[in-house]
Amino acid sequence: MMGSVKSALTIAGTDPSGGAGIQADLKTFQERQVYGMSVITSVVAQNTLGVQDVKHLSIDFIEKQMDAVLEDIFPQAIKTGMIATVEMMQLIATKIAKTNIPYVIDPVMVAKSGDSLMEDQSRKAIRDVLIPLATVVTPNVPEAEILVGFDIKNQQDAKKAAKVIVDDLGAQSAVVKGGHLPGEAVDILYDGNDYYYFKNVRFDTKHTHGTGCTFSAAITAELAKGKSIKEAVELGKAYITDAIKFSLELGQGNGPTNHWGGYRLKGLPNQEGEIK
Ligand SMILES: Nc1ncnc2c1ncn2[C@@H]1O[C@H](COP(=O)(O)OP(=O)(O)OP(=O)(O)O)[C@@H](O)[C@H]1O
Ligand SMILES: Cc1ncc(CO)c(N)n1
Repeated sequence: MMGSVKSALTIAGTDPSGGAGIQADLKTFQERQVYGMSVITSVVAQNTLGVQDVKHLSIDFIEKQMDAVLEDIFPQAIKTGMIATVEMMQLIATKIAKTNIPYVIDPVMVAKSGDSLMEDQSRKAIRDVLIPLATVVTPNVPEAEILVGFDIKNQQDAKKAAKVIVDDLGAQSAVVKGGHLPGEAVDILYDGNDYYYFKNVRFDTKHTHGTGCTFSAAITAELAKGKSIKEAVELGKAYITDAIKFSLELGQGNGPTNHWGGYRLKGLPNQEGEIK
């Protein structure tokens, strides 16, 4: 007997180089022993160096993909990443509002390379249309600044931003990630009652392509398994920390995060790819 297989759905854009977006989400779901499914919003020509071009799928086709998944294999949790247009947000909000499962929003606005992944008018729409539906929102500092409308220079500001996202914008909880603040990598979770600090050393690496996607996908997988918000963020933070520690020097820019289950336990592969 298989027991109860848990599944999770990601609704996001693609990364053909495999480090961010849908590809990162599916790899992460698999690593966390959750069956992964995906709905593509935009096809993005990108790699470790940056974004070369973007093609949005039609609203009608995004709806067909969502119906195909939701009418057949119903997931235990959903996450959204890159949603470029207001119309896409409205469609996705309508569908998600009909579900009763944890929903994680990674409010993707700009890629690490600085390329925009969202139309300007969508910044307001994500706040008004999607965030009130969220179980967890996982902004980085620049995204949180746009959502709350003030500068975030330190942990005190990040804490305030998390509170605004919950109390004023209507999310159930928010994790403001500290990847862009100086010092240790500290993420601050607020769940409407308490604040929790998830702290780790900062690795001195440029290979951080897809960190945000991977982190929010790990949280989604844990929520699909029935973990609490606090436990899911705690496990997500441990997972992303390892995935940055073992990130790969692939490509000519910012290499991708990487986990590979037992990698940490078994050691690094040799030149033939064997793990000894
Ligand atoms: N150099 C680092 N060392 C350790 N942890 C890091 C480092 N950079 C980021 N993190 C952690 O990785 C997670 C993702 O944070 P980050 O702020 O980088 O996301 P992001 O900017 O949304 O990523 P991206 O847009 O590239 O997908 C957070 O838990 C953050 O604390
Ligand atoms: C499709 C996609 N989503 C998110 C990010 C954030 O890094 C990216 N680079 N590409």
